[in-house]
Amino acid sequence: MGFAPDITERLARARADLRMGVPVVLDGGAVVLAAETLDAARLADVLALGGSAMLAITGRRAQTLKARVYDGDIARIVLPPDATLSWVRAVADPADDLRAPMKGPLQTARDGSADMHRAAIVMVKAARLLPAAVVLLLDDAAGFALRNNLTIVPADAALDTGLSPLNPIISARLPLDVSEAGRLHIFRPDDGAEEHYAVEIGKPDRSVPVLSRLHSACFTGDLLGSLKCDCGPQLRGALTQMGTEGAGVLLYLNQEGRGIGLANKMRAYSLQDQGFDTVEANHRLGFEDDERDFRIGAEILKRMGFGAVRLLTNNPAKVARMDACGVRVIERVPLKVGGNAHNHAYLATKAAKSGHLL
Ligand SMILES: Nc1nc2c(ncn2[C@@H]2O[C@H](COP(=O)(O)OP(=O)(O)OP(=O)(O)O)[C@@H](O)[C@H]2O)c(=O)[nH]1
Ligand SMILES: [Zn+2]
Repeated sequence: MGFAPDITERLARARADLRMGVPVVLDGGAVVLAAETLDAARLADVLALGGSAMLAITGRRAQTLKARVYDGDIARIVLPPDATLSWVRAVADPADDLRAPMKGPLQTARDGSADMHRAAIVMVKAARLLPAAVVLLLDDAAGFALRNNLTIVPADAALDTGLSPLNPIISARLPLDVSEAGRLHIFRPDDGAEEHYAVEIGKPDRSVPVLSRLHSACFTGDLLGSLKCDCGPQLRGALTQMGTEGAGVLLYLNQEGRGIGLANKMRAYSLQDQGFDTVEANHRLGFEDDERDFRIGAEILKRMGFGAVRLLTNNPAKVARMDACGVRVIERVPLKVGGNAHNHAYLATKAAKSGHLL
């Protein structure tokens, strides 16, 4: 035992650093700066170091930019020696793609390993930033980190996709309008990431499948009454059904925007205003359609003693993911509420491209 932070804690620090624009060092041998929070002074510092700095982007973003992809899920775009901050931003952020389509020619690196660049993308995604990072390989990464007082993490730890333990913190009675027998449970992951919540209605019998909903946070729909999606009515509809049946469990998972964070979701909305649908918008930003980690929901259900559920959802992929994570879905209970003129196209896209059932 020592006072020094362990690897999980250093990774949490690294995410916070990246969000502030502070570089992070990978001890496999690279310095990483998030493209979104990069400033001109640090870009100049990186370029002054010489070497072959790259802008790591995802394969999805590279496809939009018509850049070649040699590393599968990611591409290493060579940073020109005279690269400006606005060039980095334009490659990373699709906001102005239509107004200024030509960023290139973009040169993609082909030789050498992409491990550091892949780890950088995983870290900036986990920090809920745009999935793009400036990466410069270093010979003496440990010395560089020490001299500059930077957080250093092993690249393979950044790439580790193991699920962090979720610890129950507190639960308390919470009378709700749908049921006076409500209870709110708070779960906190070990890795410093977002907390998640479980709303338990009544006293569900753990020996029979429980009526359950895995609700992904939607600030705009759940709180503001946005008409662009169906989340608010789904949240209230699920709770109402649990209240009527007298028992149920609703997980409120803080995976805003299907796991890309609220700022990126608003970037996606801005692209939708330019004519792209919800899936295309995610891809143009460099994300997959759905970046949520459903193991979190399954883990919380199991921790609460629920091994089998009747799942309120229109998304068959959610059913499959729960089954794969060891929570048996005995029945899919449709939750078709909240359709309106504004979200008609959104729901139709999810049905056509993401397999949702209308
Ligand atoms: N990235 C992105 N996220 C969105 C968009 N609209 C809503 N969301 C998020 O999508 C999540 C809800 O996912 P949905 O795809 O609507 O539904 P689902 O959870 O897969 O399926 P259901 O169980 O039937 O609701 C919430 O986290 C919302 O914040 C969008 O246009 N782009
Ligand atoms: Zn929503």
